[in-house]
Amino acid sequence: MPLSTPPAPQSLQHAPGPQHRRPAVTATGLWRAYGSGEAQVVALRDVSVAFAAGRFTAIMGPSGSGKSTLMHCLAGLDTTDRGTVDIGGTIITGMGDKALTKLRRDKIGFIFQQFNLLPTLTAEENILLPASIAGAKADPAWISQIIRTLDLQERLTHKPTELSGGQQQRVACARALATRPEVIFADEPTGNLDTRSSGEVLRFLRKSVDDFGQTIVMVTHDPSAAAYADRVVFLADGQIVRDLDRPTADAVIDTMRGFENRVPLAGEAA
Ligand SMILES: Nc1ncnc2c1ncn2[C@@H]1O[C@H](COP(=O)(O)OP(=O)(O)OP(=O)(O)O)[C@@H](O)[C@H]1O
Repeated sequence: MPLSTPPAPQSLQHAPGPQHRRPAVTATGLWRAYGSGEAQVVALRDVSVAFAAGRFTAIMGPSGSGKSTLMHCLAGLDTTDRGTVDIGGTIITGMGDKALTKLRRDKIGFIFQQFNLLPTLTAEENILLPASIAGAKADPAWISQIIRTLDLQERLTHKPTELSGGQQQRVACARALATRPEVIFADEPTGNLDTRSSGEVLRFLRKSVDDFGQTIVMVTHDPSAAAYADRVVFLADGQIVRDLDRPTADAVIDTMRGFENRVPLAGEAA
């Protein structure tokens, strides 16, 4: 987790716009349990949530509340026990491995806490890799625009080990955006970055929503990072317990404090 993340500048906060945008991703009645019998852990309990196209949503919640499980189920990286996930009009739950791999390649961009760049490839090759695997020709004007926006022009021939953490994550952002995916899932994208690099990455994610219409769903522990989003969905004990529009870092902190003091409801795991 970064020491702190700079506050979202006023001009970069929150995409304006209607609440009735079409959903890019919809989860309906998701259940996911791990293990069985006494040792069973129910990670998701009947989660239904939609993520509107062209919006930036953060997912927050205490450790173990089900954030990663939800993101993995939404992205087709984990299976669900019950319920459906729809990405851009395609129901992905129940798809075979081959179809899922293709769908992830064509419709989803990923940004991970550990960057996950291929060490033997240059920054530019890493950025172009998803398009080339998909057998598509990346649009050169679009790629140049992303590279300029991320200020990576001077770094394109560098391998990941020759780049700072912040530069590596900017390359990962460019890679995620290169194919203009239906949705980008970002899992703690600033978790390994210092304050300055965190701000650069979050401002870019915000800009990609505002200027390029990108849809982003980001798991984070950091209230300052969540304040860059248009909306924060809070999980506790595998359920969505709050949904905050136009979040400020203070409102996010207050909401999180509420969960820490929350008394479990009857029948809920403590
Ligand atoms: N593969 C697994 N096998 C068994 N239990 C699991 C597995 N993955 C997750 N869990 C359990 O499911 C629950 C939800 O885990 P999950 O990783 O989704 O939470 P999280 O909110 O992302 O936590 P953190 O903030 O600590 O990363 C936890 O109790 C966790 O121990």
